[in-house]
Amino acid sequence: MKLAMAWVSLPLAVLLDFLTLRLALLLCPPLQAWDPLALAWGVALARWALLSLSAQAACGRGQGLPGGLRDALLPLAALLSLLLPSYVTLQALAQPRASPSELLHGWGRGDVFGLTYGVAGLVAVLWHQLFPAGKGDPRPSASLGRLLACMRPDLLRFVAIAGFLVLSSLGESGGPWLRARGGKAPCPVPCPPEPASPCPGARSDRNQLCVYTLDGSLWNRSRIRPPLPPLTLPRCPRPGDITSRVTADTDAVSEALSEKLNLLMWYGMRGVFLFGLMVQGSLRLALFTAVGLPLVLLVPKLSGKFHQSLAQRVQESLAKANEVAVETFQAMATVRSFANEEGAARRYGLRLQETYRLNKQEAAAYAASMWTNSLSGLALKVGILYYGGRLVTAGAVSTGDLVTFVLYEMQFTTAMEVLLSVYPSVQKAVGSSEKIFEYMERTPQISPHGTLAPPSLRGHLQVQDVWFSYPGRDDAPVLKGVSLELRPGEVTALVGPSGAGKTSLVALLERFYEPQRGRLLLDGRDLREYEHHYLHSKVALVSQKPVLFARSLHENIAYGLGGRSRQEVMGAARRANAHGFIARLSHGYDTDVGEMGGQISGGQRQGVAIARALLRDPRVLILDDATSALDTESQLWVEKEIYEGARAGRAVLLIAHRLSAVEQADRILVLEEGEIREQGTHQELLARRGSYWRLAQKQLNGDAGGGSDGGLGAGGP
Ligand SMILES: Nc1ncnc2c1ncn2[C@@H]1O[C@H](COP(=O)(O)OP(=O)(O)OP(=O)(O)O)[C@@H](O)[C@H]1O
Repeated sequence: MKLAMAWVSLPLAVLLDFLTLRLALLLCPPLQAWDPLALAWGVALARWALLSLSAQAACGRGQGLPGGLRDALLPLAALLSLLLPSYVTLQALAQPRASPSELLHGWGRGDVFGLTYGVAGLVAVLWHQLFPAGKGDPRPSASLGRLLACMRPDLLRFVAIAGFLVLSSLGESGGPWLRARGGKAPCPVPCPPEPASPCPGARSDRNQLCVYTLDGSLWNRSRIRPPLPPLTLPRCPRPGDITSRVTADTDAVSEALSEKLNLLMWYGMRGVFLFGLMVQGSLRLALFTAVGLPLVLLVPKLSGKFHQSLAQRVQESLAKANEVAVETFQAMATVRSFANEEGAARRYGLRLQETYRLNKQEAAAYAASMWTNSLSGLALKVGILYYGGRLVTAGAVSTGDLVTFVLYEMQFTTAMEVLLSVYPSVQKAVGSSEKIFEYMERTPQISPHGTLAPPSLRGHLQVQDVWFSYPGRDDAPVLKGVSLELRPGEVTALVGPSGAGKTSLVALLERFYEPQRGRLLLDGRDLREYEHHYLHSKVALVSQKPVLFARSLHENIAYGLGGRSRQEVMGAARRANAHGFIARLSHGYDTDVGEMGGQISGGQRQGVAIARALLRDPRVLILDDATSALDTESQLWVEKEIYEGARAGRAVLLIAHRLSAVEQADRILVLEEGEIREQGTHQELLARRGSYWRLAQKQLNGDAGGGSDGGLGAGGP
């Protein structure tokens, strides 16, 4: 109903507007004594008031009106009312002899009225297309302005460049002006554009400064390098996607803008000056050019839209192809062991074919976009020549003024052409930047804003009635009301079959995820309150599959701790029983471990990872099946270290499949299907003959849930 009212009130307002105009025309003869210009402006203000009120009323009622239309109504009201008197005033100024009443003559005619509305509507559509409203735009600020904002640190330099541009444009634009007055022009013919290269040889001295400044340092891709992904692991973009954004997309944006931005700035500035001179030469012709210009700009905007969306799809498809390549190279050994090289290549080939298909479409769209750009520019040129010729014939413009105007207009059109040819590239950059900004604007689900960093920490960890399910799997809780406690000075063991939820619990303790219910407390304070770096220096994790980085062993052990001395690193390695193998390497601690630590064995990787955790001297140490690949000697050594650390006041959570590794723990918790089923010491649990006992039985029979040796110590059943 409201919507219908709005749609009715709009035509009503148009009708009223027409009647106002007719009334003004009727009143013209009785008001002969009035200055026609004053009359025109008076009528215009009355129309403005009427249309604005109607627009307000329509917006107020019609919540259902399209957002773009609602935003456009008020500016349209101003445009419709002020367009004609402005034009008439300009004409009166340009031709003082013409009678304003003559100029006003056609006002109330139905066709002129309709034309005015048509042109105003077209301008509104153009405006909406060229400068879409920011508010309510669901896209993450995909605009050139947003990209330019990245250059804020270089604002001063930017201002200096703008100053040089002004001077340079002034100098260049003075040519025809000098020629028209018999002076010597610096350039005998209007200089052709240089869209291909920003600095092709000697003729480009004028903008070399800009090129240097923009290419060299002002546009620095590091400004838009996406940050590392927030710790919302499952919803993170996939690695291939991130890689594509960090490399391909930022490169595309950087290259397009560093190459094209200086052209945009140079020709933009030049266009402004030339247009000013054109207005000075012939207002009518300049207005004609101004009317034709939005049409010329709209065509590339519309054709560029399609091209932009295709460019985005190409980037996405490239990211998918990247993902396959990265995944395959990372798991090369697995691919080889299953002799699936052809399969992997085929998969990559399919993805690349998709990219190629989109690339071809993009190339066609680019060509179409360039073609339409050129055609629209040409149409404007022909129109101006035709209209200029008619004005000369009618004697409205002198031949000298026309010559000057045409010279300016040719340069102006050239500048516009260059701008239009550069526009698709900038659009492509904006398309790529959309993806980057979308990624950068992701808000981490795990708040990193804790500030608590007490000077001393006991390391008392409590898990209270925690419920957790992975994002997107709300109906399958992995932890169901888990409660446990890690006390300083104690080793708490957590055992259970595969998939019971042990690693998921560790992920919560490390704050990779937030539980849906329940609390995680460290020394009585919520984990969320702790400062990120502090928390991870006090709570150290050695995970099931420790990841090493492609750098030296020293750097891997001291990872995240800044400069640590060789002595400290060696001390930690000794405690993890890793020093022996490291010392035997020809480069010792300086040995590079290769990508993902691939150049050392699995057991050695675990040793290094344990050393890395021990170097932090954490108050809480979490070992998630972290010794499974160690040899027996190393295992015993590390176990000794773990228990010694606990006796010294550390809280230890020991997760293991091999029950022999947890026999000595102060407390053993059995986790099954996300619930703590039993807890007690090894002896107590065996005596209870429950879940733990069954696990032990399975291991004895060699049917361990992921365990390897299944050994039970002296206390076994
Ligand atoms: N990132 C994830 N997204 C969704 N579900 C997951 C994810 N990681 C684990 N799961 C699921 O959560 C459940 C518990 O997995 P979890 O890794 O915690 O088990 P676990 O007890 O550590 O097993 P294991 O002893 O084999 O390491 C499993 O059913 C698993 O499929």
